[in-house]
Amino acid sequence: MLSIQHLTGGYAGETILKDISFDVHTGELFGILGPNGSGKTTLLKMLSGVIPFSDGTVMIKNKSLKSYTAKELAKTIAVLPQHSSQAFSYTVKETVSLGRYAHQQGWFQSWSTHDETVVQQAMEQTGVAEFENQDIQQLSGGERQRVLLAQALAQEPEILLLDEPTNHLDLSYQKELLDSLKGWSKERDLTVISIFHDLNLAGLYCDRLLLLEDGRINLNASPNKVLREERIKEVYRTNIQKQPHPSVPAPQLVLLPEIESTQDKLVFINDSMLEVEEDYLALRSPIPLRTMSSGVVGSGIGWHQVFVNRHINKQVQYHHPQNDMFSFMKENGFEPDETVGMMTSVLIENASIQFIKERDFSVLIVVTAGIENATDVSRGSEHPFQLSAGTINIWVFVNAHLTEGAFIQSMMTVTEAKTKAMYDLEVKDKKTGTIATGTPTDSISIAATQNGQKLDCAGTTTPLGNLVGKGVYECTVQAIKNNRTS
Ligand SMILES: Nc1ncnc2c1ncn2[C@@H]1O[C@H](COP(=O)(O)OP(=O)(O)OP(=O)(O)O)[C@@H](O)[C@H]1O
Repeated sequence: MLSIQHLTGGYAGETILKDISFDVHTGELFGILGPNGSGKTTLLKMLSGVIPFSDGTVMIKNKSLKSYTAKELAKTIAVLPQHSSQAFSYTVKETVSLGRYAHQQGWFQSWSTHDETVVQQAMEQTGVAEFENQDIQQLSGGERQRVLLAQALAQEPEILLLDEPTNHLDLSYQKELLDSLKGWSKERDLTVISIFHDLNLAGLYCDRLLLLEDGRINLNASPNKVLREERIKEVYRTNIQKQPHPSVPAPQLVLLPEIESTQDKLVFINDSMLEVEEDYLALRSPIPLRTMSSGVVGSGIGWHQVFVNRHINKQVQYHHPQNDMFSFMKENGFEPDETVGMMTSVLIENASIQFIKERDFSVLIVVTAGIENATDVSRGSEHPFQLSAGTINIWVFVNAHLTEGAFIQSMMTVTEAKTKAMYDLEVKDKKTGTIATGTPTDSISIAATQNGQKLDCAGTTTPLGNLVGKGVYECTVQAIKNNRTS
């Protein structure tokens, strides 16, 4: 659809764009990225014929941009500029109707039913039909942006050029606009070329990204290749981190603020912070902790500040443990969004607790162990699938900075230590008569302050693995004994 070769040019003798070459295919959603002043708007203006270029070629549908008449170009390309101020007072509908200019025929231009339909459709697609008779000057920035998008759509273009289209839009309109652009590009073969400052939105929606740096192409490739942590750090000269999007395979880049709180650095999680009540054991951390857990509530990877192990009556059947846990937490003032919540039929007084210090870091371990449903993992299929009380819950708090790998290894070390405790105490699977390795509803939470010593592994022979392995083993043995004798 577009072929740009060796494009070079700028303003009044100053060359801004240098030797830019790329192609954009029909129906593609093509994003242009780059730091402030890298030449994004200049490129868009050259593609739409607003400013001339000194060298190179721009071919649109195999025809040179320079040989298009203004009207021909307006039927092919519509532009939504970055800053658009309108000096005249027009209604919304009048403004959108201006988009039909290039389609009008003859000296005495006539307004056809097709023109009317296209204008109505464009207003509906952009959600501005409801204020079609209002003066555009009286609209908010976001509403005006949508009116101008409607005007661009009313042109019925084959190519849509957008300069930061989501600039004035709130979250829901950002999503709606980008969903629509994606839809139009796929269903109607509309070719969309858009400048983005929000790299995450660009990564989520674009088929391809062109990264500009000082007027040159740094890279023209798929979002996954362009949005690499090192490349973006270098081009934007800032500290960011790349992480996966939670539900789609798109990269997400997050800013890493430089502000460090010295107060946060003084936080050490220890056993004096535990609240031991008859119906729950809780720990409220003064700062959010990085957490990996398999609790009834707050499972997965996140940041949590409250940890609750709730005692439940084993006679009661909990058909919806999660809903029940939410109600319990609300009643007791634990905010579900901030909490890792577990359940146990074990009496809270039978919990086993250890605080262990190494030279540069420390861990707090808390275990409750109900073993009525003890199961041999290799013979799980001989058991019916049901969730019932009788669970080993293990909390490990680490006063150190763990990598994601260290969190996963901590999970493995905890599981092995728990299994070793079952083995040494000869806890049997009642159904199979073999030694059990755990229960079907065991939960683990690893939570770290992310301050101080950086620990990137937690395998069994590492310093962290040593503390976690021994501590979890001893606490599990003790918790099982406490529970057996009570
Ligand atoms: N009308 C103009 N006359 C002279 N120089 C200009 C003009 N417009 C832009 N420039 C210069 O061209 C360079 C590129 O500007 P451009 O607006 O294309 O960057 P951009 O990547 O779109 O930046 P931003 O992210 O800030 O919108 C800048 O150094 C800018 O100062």
